[in-house]
Amino acid sequence: MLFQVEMEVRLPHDMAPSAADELKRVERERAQQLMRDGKWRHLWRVVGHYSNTSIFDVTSHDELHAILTSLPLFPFMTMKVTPLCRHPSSIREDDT
Ligand SMILES: O=C(O)C[C@H]1C=CC(=O)O1
Repeated sequence: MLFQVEMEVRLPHDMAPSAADELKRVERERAQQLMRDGKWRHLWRVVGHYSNTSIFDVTSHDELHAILTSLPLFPFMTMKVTPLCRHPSSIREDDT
């Protein structure tokens, strides 16, 4: 099952820079592991925003929920989740 997930990050202004850097480091490690696992298919920065648009490939809503809520930055992100299905006009084989 494919989902588009839009994530916007808002770190507290009073968070120590070292704490923010560590959070971003562990988030990057987790995101890259999920990409290697094939769960986080695409990750794009939204120009001009501390936000991203991502595509997840998971087996259930529960799995996506577990992944998103386990992200180190989850407490500091707002998310919009959109379920996707194949477009009938698409010629891409990997759009399933
Ligand atoms: O920077 C972000 O968009 C938030 C988050 C998503 C992946 C990652 O490494 O950080």
